[in-house]
Amino acid sequence: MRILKFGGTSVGSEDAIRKVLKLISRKREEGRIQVVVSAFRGVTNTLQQMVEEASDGNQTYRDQLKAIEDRHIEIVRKLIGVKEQSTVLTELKVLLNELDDVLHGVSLTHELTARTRDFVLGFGERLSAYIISKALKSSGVEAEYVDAREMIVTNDDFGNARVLIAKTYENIRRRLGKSDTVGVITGFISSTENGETTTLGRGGSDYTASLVGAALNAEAIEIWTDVEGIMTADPRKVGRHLPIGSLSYEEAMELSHFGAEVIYPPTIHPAMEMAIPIYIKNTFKPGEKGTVITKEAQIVKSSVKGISSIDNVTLITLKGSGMVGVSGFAARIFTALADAKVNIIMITQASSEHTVCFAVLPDQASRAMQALGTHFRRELEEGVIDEIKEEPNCSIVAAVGEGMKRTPGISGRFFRSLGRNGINVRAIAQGSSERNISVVVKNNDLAKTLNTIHDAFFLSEIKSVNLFLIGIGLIGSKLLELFQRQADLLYEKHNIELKLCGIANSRNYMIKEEGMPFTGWPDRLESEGTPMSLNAFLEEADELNLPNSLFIDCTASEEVSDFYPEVMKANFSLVTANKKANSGPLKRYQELQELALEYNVMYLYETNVGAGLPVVKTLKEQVLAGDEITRIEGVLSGTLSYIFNTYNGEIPFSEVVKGALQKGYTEPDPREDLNGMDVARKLLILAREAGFEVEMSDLVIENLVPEPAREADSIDSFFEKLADFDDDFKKKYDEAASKGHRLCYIARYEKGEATVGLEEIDADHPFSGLSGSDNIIAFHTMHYRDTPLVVKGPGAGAEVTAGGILADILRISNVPAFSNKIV
Ligand SMILES: NC(=O)C1=CN([C@@H]2O[C@H](COP(=O)(O)OP(=O)(O)OC[C@H]3O[C@@H](n4cnc5c(N)ncnc54)[C@H](O)[C@@H]3O)[C@@H](O)[C@H]2O)C=CC1
Ligand SMILES: N[C@@H](CC=O)C(=O)O
Ligand code: NA
Repeated sequence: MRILKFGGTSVGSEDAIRKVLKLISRKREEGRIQVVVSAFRGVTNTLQQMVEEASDGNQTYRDQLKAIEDRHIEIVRKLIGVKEQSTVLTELKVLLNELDDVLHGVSLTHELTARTRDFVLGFGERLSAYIISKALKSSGVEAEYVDAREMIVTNDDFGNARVLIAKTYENIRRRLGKSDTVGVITGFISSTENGETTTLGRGGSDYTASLVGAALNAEAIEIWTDVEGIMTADPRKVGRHLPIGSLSYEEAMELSHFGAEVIYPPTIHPAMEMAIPIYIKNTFKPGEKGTVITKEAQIVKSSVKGISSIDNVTLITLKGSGMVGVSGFAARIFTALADAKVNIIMITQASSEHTVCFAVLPDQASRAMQALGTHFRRELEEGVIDEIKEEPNCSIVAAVGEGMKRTPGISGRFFRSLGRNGINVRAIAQGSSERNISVVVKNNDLAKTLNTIHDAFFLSEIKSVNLFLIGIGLIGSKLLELFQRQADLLYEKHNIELKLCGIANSRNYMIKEEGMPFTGWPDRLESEGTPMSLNAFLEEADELNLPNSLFIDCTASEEVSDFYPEVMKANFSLVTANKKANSGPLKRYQELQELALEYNVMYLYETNVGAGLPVVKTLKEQVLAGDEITRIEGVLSGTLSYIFNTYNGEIPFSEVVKGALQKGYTEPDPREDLNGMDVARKLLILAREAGFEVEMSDLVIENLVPEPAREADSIDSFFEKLADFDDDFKKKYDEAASKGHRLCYIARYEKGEATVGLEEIDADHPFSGLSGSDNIIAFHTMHYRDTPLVVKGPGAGAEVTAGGILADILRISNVPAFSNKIV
């Protein structure tokens, strides 16, 4: 025997009902079944409104009654054979007249008791079960209408009656135990021992199915609805929710306690007692697996099965040193609240016993405050309790899963993800069952918290990385191209969704929560953007409150790099190609490192030195691994490397510099390369990363820009002026060449001495074999004493730089390089 229950959406329209009829008929062929149905979609709500209107003496309920009548008649006409129609319509009319009479009575007396309300609300199921039983018959399935009021007996707590289990089971067994016929049972309704209609609470049809299943010791209870089972999170709040394959009874109860509209909570008990599995299935996609709720929890890899929330609670905190070590305090708090009929949803106490904190529903908060104020008046006066504080507009978010108790590190993952995303946790509780961890956060952090925790535990599923890009010149545009090229692969292979949520250049910016295409820039900014302001850009990005948000700086602007502290303080991780921040005052460099730690954000800048080459990363790893850097030496400029690798005294020197610009090696202003500043910045950054406290003023820098070209007011005029010195550069070149030497712009740091400048090197020098835009960086360290650790390769150009930036982004997004699994 299987029990099938169909909710309102499954019986919402002619089409849906046809699907239900087919499903029932197929299931019947497989074995004995009983069916429980809800009212047609929306009918119970309408009945509720009608009875309220009638009790106000408002006659509009009549129009609604007519609409209900028409809807049911239409379905009868469509689903029931012509021959049987008239009997069915007559019976329908009898029912509707009965309803009309009651409503008329209510409208005359203006009196609406809970008893009458239950009676009126019960008509929805009586109508639907009757019609469906006849439609089944009409389609050839042996079926009968079964009024649950004949079987389910309750106390007289109208509106939310308590079932008298023993008697109910006996009735169900007597009525249906031996039946071969498909009973179409009215969900939701029941009756008192005196035969008065009661209801089992909204969602009560699930409960009806479970009661029938338990009484008949069914092999399964199937709840057919319009979703593919229970989801890992509320689909309205978490876009990337997924169906949960299986849950234990306890997990399902825990999830529904925390507000998940999983299944009507009382449903679980009868099924659990008899160990009957409950299946949640989609009527419209019967082939989908759905969710099964059983005795044994299937442990999933993530250990967490689902995430749920109670969206609006008030947090009440009692604080006071006088509570420490005093027994019975908690008991007094609970008694005071119980007397005031306050329901405590969650409670935590610091182990110092200094504070007790609990969450209640907002409409019970003032009652709770009053009760505690009165009860503890003396303690408050005597200072035993310092204060009783209430904090409205909070939410509780809970992660639930049986496997949590066997898996260490779950709470670490939980809180790390919150910390990373700058979510402030107001209170924490872990159920002693270890089946759930709950936190209280402010309401405006709710969606972010749900998404963050969801991502942290269902990482094998899609994770969005929300990008805010500033600067779309040479490098920024290349990066966008790379996003476009890699997005599908990252999505398919690594479950990473790159989402461009913000974009800006020096003129305009745009922010869009749902993300924007990677192409069409900067034109789109020109036509649709808002005039750029860093403050506004950050403020709007921050308002979106998205998890996994990161800023990317592809400008060369100091104004932007000076803004990093604000970015980090708003909990954005930061990836930058811009060297200005790390090569500014040492204090700023240190401040940024500290802020990143304090705000739990990642700050990555691999492309600051050697573009995409793994220079910064290598150095950081050496230092972390306990190595000591003794000397740094290298060719750190792609531009200068290219120039001196290419220049052979034939093509004018200024033309070679132009070539470097055209190839995308230079800074936006190539003088920054030629004057040694770009190299100096890189050396400074490396020295700082190696642990040395160095300022730019400590460096000796050789400037290759001839004096008259330094102040040129445009790049064009700089090139014109530079051309005047082509001969001077040729002379330098020839002089070196005559000795079999070549020119090379070298950076060196050793024992506090830092120099960058042009040198003549001979053919044996390790730097003499460079070509193109090659950089070479040699780290002489305690571990690499005899031969240095060397990183070498093209160190400038849009492609390699964009690649380096994307690698940093992926590092922040936790994409490991050598696994297609996400850890
Ligand atoms: N070319 C290369 O091989 C490498 C370049 N880099 C760095 O990449 C960065 C970008 O270089 P390019 O793309 O060549 O520069 P670019 O001049 O082509 O583009 C700069 C972009 O930043 C925007 N911008 C400038 N100031 C801004 C402000 N205050 N607010 C908002 N946007 C602003 C501009 O509108 C433009 O979109 C530089 O810091 C450079 O040092 C780093 C490694 C290698
Ligand atoms: N202009 C720079 C680009 C990389 O940082 C260079 O030439 O190396
Ligand atoms: Na690099």
